[in-house]
Amino acid sequence: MNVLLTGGAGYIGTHIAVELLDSGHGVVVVDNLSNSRAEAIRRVERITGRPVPRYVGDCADRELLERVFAEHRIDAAVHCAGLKAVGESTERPLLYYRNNLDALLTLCETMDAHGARSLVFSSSATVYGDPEQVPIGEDAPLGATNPYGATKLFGERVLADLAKAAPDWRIIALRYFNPVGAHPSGLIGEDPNGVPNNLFPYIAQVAAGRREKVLVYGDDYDTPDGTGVRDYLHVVDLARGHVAALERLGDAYGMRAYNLGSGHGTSVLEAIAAFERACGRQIPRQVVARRPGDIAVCYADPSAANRELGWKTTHTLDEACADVWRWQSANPNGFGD
Ligand SMILES: O=c1ccn([C@@H]2O[C@H](COP(=O)(O)OP(=O)(O)O[C@H]3O[C@H](CO)[C@H](O)[C@H](O)[C@H]3O)[C@@H](O)[C@H]2O)c(=O)[nH]1
Repeated sequence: MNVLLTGGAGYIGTHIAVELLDSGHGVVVVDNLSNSRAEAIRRVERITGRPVPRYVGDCADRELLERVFAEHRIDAAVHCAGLKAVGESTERPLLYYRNNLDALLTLCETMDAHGARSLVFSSSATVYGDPEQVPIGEDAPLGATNPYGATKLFGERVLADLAKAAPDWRIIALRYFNPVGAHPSGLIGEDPNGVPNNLFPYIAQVAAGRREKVLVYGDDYDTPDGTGVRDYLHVVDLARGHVAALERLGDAYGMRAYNLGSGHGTSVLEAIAAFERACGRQIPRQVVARRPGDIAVCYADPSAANRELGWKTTHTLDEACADVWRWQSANPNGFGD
C-alpha cells in the first residue's frame, strides 16, 4: 500500500513511518511541523534506507492535499496530525476544535473525492473519560472531559457516520493508551516543545540533568501506592498496531474502534523505578498536589485488537525505558542538534 501519513514527522508518526516502510509499504508524509522537526523524517529515511516524500503544511489545506493526491497514488491514510495537549485545549478550545476537526474533515473529503476510502484514525483512551471500571473494553461508555478529548470523540463520531452513509469506506479508530519508548536505533524519539506535559519525557529530562526533579501529581489516589496508574505501551508496538490495522482494513467495510494498550497498569512510582533501572541513576522526585482533571486508574482490555488485528504488545516497560534513555543520551536536545 502507498499510505498518506499525516503528522508523520511527530513522535508517533515517525515510528509508524518506520514500521510501514519496514513492512514494505510506501509512505507520503504531510506535517505542518507545529510540534515536530523536518530532521525527524530524515532520520526515518536513515533507519529504513527508503525515501519519504513529504509536504510541509496543514491537513486542513485542501490545495495541499489535492497536490499530494495529484502527485502520488494513495491507497489509504493514517491520520495522526492534531493538537494534543490537554491543558492547552482547555485554555484554547476553539483552536483545538478548528484544528483537529478541520483537518479530519478536509482529509476525508479529499480522500472521498479521489476514491481512497481506507483510513486509520489516531484516537485516544481519553474518549473513555473517567472510566467506571478497568480494564476498559471498547464497549465502555464514552465521554470527554476536556476539548482535546472531545475532538477525538467527535472525530470518531464523524467517521462512524461516514462509514454508515458511504459503505465502501473502511475505517479503524485506534484508541491509544500511554505510548512511551523510542526506536531502538536511538535515532528517533519524543522531542516535546518546552516543558513536557507527559510523565516519560519529563522523567527522561530529569535523568539527563535538564530538569531538577519529577513532580509526582498526587499520592492519595485509591491505588496500591497512591499514585496514578496508566497503561504504558512501547511506541514501536503502537506503530505496529497501525500496520496491523491497515492490513486488516481490506477484510471489512464500515468502522471499528480498537484499544491499543498492554493491558497492564503501572503507577507513577513504578514508572520512575523502571527508568532508574534503565539509566542507572537516582531520579529525584517530589510529591505535589493532584493535577486537575487526572483520573486514578486507566488501563486497557486489548483483547479485541489481540483477536481481530492479530496484534499485541511485545516490548516491556523496561525495554521502553532503555530505549528512551538511549534516545535521550544520544540526542540531549532532541532533533534540535
Ligand atoms: O510530570 C508529571 C506528568 C504526569 N504525571 C502523572 O503520570 C501519569 C501519566 O500522565 P501523562 O501526562 O503522561 O499521561 P495521561 O494519562 O495524563 O494522558 C495521556 O493519556 C490520555 C488518555 O488517557 C490522553 O490521551 C492524553 O493526551 C495523554 O497525554 C498520571 O498519573 C499523571 O498524574 C506526574 O505525576 N508528573
